[in-house]
Amino acid sequence: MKKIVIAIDGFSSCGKSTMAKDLAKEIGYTYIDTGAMYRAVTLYSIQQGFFSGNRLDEEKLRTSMDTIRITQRFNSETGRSDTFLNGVNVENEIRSMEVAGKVSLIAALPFVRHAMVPLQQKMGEEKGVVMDGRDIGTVVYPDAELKIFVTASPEIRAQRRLDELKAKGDTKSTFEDVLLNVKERDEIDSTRKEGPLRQAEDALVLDNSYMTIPEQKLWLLQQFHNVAGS
Ligand SMILES: Nc1ncnc2c1ncn2[C@@H]1O[C@H](COP(=O)(O)OP(=O)(O)O)[C@@H](O)[C@H]1O
Ligand SMILES: Nc1ccn([C@@H]2O[C@H](COP(=O)(O)OP(=O)(O)O)[C@@H](O)[C@H]2O)c(=O)n1
Repeated sequence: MKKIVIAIDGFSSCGKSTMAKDLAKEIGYTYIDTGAMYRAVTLYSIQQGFFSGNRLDEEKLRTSMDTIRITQRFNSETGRSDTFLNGVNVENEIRSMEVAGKVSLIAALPFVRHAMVPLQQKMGEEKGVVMDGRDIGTVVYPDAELKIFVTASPEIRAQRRLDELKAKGDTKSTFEDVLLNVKERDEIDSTRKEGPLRQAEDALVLDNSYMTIPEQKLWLLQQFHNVAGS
């Protein structure tokens, strides 16, 4: 069967990576988490002291871009890909609320996107990839054979993300904190000039507000077979 590129874009915390990972596993494709790359650049900026509060010293980041190496490696114990920043596994740290609170500022910088997009294009050059993010179907792979745009209500998304944070041991974050972050990121991601979050004209829209994880997995698998054949 001919391999294709599957682009999954949409709002924050709606289940993109869950469905992308499930599909990749089912069909033997590689899953690529582009959000993790922007999160890793954000973590690097925090570690290097480029932030003072929410103010970033852009020049310091710009001149350091060449020293940031981001890789994703499959972890057979968890069955997921882990993200490495300059050789160090940062999978847990990049999911923190501190990173979530700053990542959209970093991802809006054109020089950051100009560094990440070619890497993402290279990762998918052999096809056989499921890639999730904000601009995959519009900028990274405008010719992707299957494009999905996922959405759900902000409250449902915030609750899903809060449950995940709690399960990982975060006892501090509240529903209000997470809801505010989800809404703020959607606003920054949708209104930036470079690679804004928007639905590609040829994307299929999925509102999974009232869908279970197995239901959305089945729906996506059906869309894949419709395009790639059985
Ligand atoms: N249909 C669903 N119903 C309930 N929870 C879901 C659903 N899809 C995903 N989740 C959960 O929501 C959280 C956010 O999902 P995730 O895939 O990380 O979203 P995104 O990649 O869009 O940010 C995860 O904890 C995931 O297990
Ligand atoms: N292709 C992408 C992927 C993520 N991002 C940015 O990275 C942030 C984190 O992405 P993510 O996919 O990990 O976010 P969640 O939806 O998982 O919370 C987003 O809020 C965007 O600011 C982006 O700009 N472009």
